Amino acid sequence: MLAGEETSIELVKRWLQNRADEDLETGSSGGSPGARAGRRSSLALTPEDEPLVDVANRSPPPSYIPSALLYAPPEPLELLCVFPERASRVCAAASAAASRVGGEARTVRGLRETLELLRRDVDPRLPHVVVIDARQPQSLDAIALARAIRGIKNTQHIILIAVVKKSAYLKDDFAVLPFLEAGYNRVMVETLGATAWCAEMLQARSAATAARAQIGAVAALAAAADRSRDLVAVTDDQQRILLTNKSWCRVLGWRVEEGPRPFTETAGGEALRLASSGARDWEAPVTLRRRAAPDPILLPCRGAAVALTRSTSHVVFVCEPTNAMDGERGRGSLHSIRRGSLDVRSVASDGLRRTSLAKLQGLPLEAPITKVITLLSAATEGAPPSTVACIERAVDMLRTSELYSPQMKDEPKLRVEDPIATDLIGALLSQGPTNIISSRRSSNDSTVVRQTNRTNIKHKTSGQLRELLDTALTWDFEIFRLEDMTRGRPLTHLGLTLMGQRFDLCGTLECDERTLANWLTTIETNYRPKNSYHNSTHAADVLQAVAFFLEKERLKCLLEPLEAAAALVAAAAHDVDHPGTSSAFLCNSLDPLAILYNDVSVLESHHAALTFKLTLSDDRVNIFKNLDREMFKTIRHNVIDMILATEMTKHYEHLAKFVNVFYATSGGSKEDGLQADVSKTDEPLSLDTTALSLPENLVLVKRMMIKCADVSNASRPQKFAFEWAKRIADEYFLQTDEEKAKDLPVVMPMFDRATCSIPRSQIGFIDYIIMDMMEAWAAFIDMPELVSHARSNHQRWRELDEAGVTTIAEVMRAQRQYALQSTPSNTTTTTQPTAEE
Ligand SMILES: Nc1ncnc2c1ncn2[C@@H]1O[C@@H]2COP(=O)(O)O[C@H]2[C@H]1O
Repeated sequence: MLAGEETSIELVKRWLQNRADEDLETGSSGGSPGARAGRRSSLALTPEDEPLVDVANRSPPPSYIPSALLYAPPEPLELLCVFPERASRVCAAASAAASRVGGEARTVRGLRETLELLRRDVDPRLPHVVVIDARQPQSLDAIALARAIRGIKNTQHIILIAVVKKSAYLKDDFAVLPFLEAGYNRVMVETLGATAWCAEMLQARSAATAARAQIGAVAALAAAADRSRDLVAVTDDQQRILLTNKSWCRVLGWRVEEGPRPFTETAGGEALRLASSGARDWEAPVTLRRRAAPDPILLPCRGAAVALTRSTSHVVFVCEPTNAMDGERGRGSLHSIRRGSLDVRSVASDGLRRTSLAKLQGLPLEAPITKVITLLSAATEGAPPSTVACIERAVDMLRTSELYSPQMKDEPKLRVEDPIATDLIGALLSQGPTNIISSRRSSNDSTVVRQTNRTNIKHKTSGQLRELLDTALTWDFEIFRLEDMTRGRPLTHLGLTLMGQRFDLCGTLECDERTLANWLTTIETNYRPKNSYHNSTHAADVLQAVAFFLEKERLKCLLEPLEAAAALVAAAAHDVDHPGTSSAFLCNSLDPLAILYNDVSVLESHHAALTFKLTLSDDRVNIFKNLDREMFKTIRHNVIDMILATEMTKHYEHLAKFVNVFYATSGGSKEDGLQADVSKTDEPLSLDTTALSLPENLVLVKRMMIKCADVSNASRPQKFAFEWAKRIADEYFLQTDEEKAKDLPVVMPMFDRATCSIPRSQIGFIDYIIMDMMEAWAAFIDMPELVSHARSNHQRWRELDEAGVTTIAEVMRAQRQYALQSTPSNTTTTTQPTAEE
């Protein structure tokens, strides 16, 4: 233990002390009667000398469910009959009985139809009762159908009734058990009797209501547990875990969907001993093992046994996390929002939370890097000189503040052999002014907010445009066709389709569609159409990529709707008002933006700031206006973080953090470093899924998502990748022209339209920026085409390079010929998107 660090045992003791003090001060009746009876006033306790809290089994509290919780709103009976025979009279009798008791009946004929109907998103009118014809196994396998129904989420409350043949039912060997085991609640003998069916429907309706009430109550309690900062676990009487809440999963590195497992695998200590001794209600420490960390943690735990009859059915464990664990969550994470609109740290909970400023001074504040350096330095003791030298070098590197700044490993080689790639990558990765700054200023006034004409915002689309937008979630989406068809307003149209319709942003942000349309138009108007690359088509392209990524299972499981909304907003606005020149150019020309942002993250800061300036400037545009303060704070934090993550000078920092957290290579530790990890194609990356359960790692995922979307052009099918390459080169050339004209330092001297080789610049871009990143991201979201497109584009650029092609015009010409050659003569040629010479 490091000096000044508070042990878990001390924390437990302090927690107990606090609770005891509180009770003394307030005469509080908090805690169970049993626990209060067992709590001691003297707390000079250690685990060694005596149990921390003795058993409180003297007057077991009754386990009861408040009757108000068992409420289910009355609903008219919804009956579903599954009868293969269309004109079944039994089915007609059941349906008639349903209407006689004030309900409605629908009939389907088979398994597929039934299952389709039961999926909530297809039909929100879930039936309360399903009557299934089990008389003709050759037409309908009633047992399989019941199992399939029970396999669908949220169907536990549906009452399933099997109708069987009278002759079969009366046989001696008729077995009810297989029906019950498959999920049926009742088995009924075929009948046409109206009275019998009415009685059955009334009983079924009451059973369905009771089931709905009970399951609703359980779901409400599970939701409450999920929103608690305490770690909650529920076991059965055999100490098998039945339920764990989100905090439990987060802290211990579990997946939410993990099935029953012995509690003792994870937990130990006094709390468990008390639980297994039959205690009803107790407070005692528990030790919990975390997946990602070797050392167990010791936490204060409150427990209770639940027994509706004489025997215990469930045991509840509620463990209180320490303040240090709160710190691990990171401030302002979306997770704090999921707990309601309160900051985690301010949620009222007794015990350790009462940290005052004075106490802060006594807290063991130490950066992890300091601990690492201390550990490494300790390792030098007695080590051979060569090891000492290595460690000292490592410590020297760790002491710098530039841990993630890229240092090209084979820079000299690159510089000699490929000056264009060196130019491009160097310019992308370096921050601030390039050279001695000229005193001239740019005449650009980049902070002008262009107002939009907010009439005519209806999202009316022509047939062709509609058809095109229907393909908005494909990786070969025709973005340039959209640009043409919308006359340079692709962002608004695509935004309404993806953000509005596909991702229901209006629902998540509680704004109306008009506000979203106004917002998109405003943002789009503030992109500069004169830029060949950084215009609203690029914004739409990045939005499309983010939406595509969000559809991947991995992200669907990880991100909440508010996080998805933040990502889409950030994507749409991430380059708003881009001047078409780089941050370095702005710094060199002493542009007002560079002055405003002190040469640091100039463009990205501007994009993020302007996004909020535009959004908040007018209620008709403000898509966030209905969010409460905490939600707004959170989405703002997320949007800003993602926009800032698009800054290329931080490229390797974001990539390295992502790879270090989520991947281990089979042949080495994660700490080997990024280049060593991801560039070795023969050493497969293995995803470390435990890291996914830690919410603080989510931010790395979100940054990586927008980064990959931002440069996804190189991982698109060839015709798109080439058009984007042409556009960015055009923009670079214009910057060089301007730098020369204004006698400014030239940021990328090789990007001169007369001499630059486009294929070489793209080869360098793919080699140094794209490949590693796309490999890591593609494996993460399971999207191999990101890598395959990048590889085949790389291959084609090499062919062009080897053929001596350099300028944009030559590239376009070669590509047209290539398209003609690879198209069979009797079919129509696919033209390049909007490529002009
Ligand atoms: N195909 C490409 N070739 C060269 N550079 C690119 C390409 N695509 C994106 N970039 C650069 O990568 C940068 C990512 O951030 P920006 O959009 O600000 O600016 C982008 C360009 O400077």
